[in-house]
Amino acid sequence: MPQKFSTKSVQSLSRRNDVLTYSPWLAPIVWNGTYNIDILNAQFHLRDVRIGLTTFAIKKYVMFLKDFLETAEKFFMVGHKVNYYVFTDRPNDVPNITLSEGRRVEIINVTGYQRWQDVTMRRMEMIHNQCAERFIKEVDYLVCVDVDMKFLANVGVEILGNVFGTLHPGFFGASRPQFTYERRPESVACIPVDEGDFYYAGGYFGGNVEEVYKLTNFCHNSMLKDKEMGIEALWHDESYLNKYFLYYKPKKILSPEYVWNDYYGSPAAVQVKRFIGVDKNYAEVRFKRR
Ligand SMILES: CC(=O)N[C@H]1[C@@H](OP(=O)(O)OP(=O)(O)OC[C@H]2O[C@@H](n3ccc(=O)[nH]c3=O)[C@H](O)[C@@H]2O)O[C@H](CO)[C@H](O)[C@@H]1O
Ligand SMILES: [Mn+2]
Repeated sequence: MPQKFSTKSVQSLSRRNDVLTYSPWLAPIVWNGTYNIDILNAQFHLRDVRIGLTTFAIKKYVMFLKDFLETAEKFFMVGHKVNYYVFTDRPNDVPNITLSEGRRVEIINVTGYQRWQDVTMRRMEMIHNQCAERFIKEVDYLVCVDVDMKFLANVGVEILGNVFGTLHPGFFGASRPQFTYERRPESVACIPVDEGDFYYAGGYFGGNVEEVYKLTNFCHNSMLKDKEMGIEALWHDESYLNKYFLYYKPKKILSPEYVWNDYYGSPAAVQVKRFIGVDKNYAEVRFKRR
């Protein structure tokens, strides 16, 4: 039997009236103050889950790993079992970080594509391949994120679910015509102006392994179809992800607390910045050689 534990009663939970907390298809939108982490932790501990955090550090992006991993140790799924999957072409540059018990870094050697657009898009293919190869045997859930980021506050099991996407920090208050979906009808990623629910960030999605397998398969194949036709979606993998979520709606949606960038300031709705973009010099990290 599980250990008895006491928590605040559900009636004492504060409500959020300033933001949308459910999508029209009844997927919860995870904002600070809408959940009780003690209840959730107890439930996930009962199932003894292991969570995979995938990230890519190709070429110069290895420079982001140290902060990324060190802050993840402080804030990501604290108290749970975690596998960090670092996809890289520079395994020798992966820093050695002291990890808490039950957590490990797994390096996955991959080749780095020359164009940064291919690096970001091909993540879908590589994650897809590893789902069948090892993720299905090693973890219950996957969280797939950018590496040029660091954790500033707790990110826990409240994010986990069948399949989830994250509201892009630049568009959570925007309306449909403002979303930067791919609009050209020739592209598989095209979303017509009268469709679309939210604008999701390319740098933060996940779910159970089976669902991530399906999602990454769709995004990768759509990219290949477009490539054959000589077209590349406006925002690369992010455009294909948005198309996927139009038809296969996420079961849980994370607020932009989970993928913030200070470029967008500090709106009142974002009470906690949990995972935030690190300033980077685009020309420096994307184009220059070592
Ligand atoms: C926070 C967020 O939603 N970011 C998305 C946004 O761009 P970003 O401008 O944040 O893209 P980015 O430069 O961070 O590239 C995405 C990721 O690809 C990896 N990488 C990229 C280049 C490279 O040389 N080496 C390398 O490892 C790395 O993990 C990086 O974090 O739009 C991109 C598509 O245009 C992706 O959808 C990103 O996920
Ligand atoms: Mn990024």
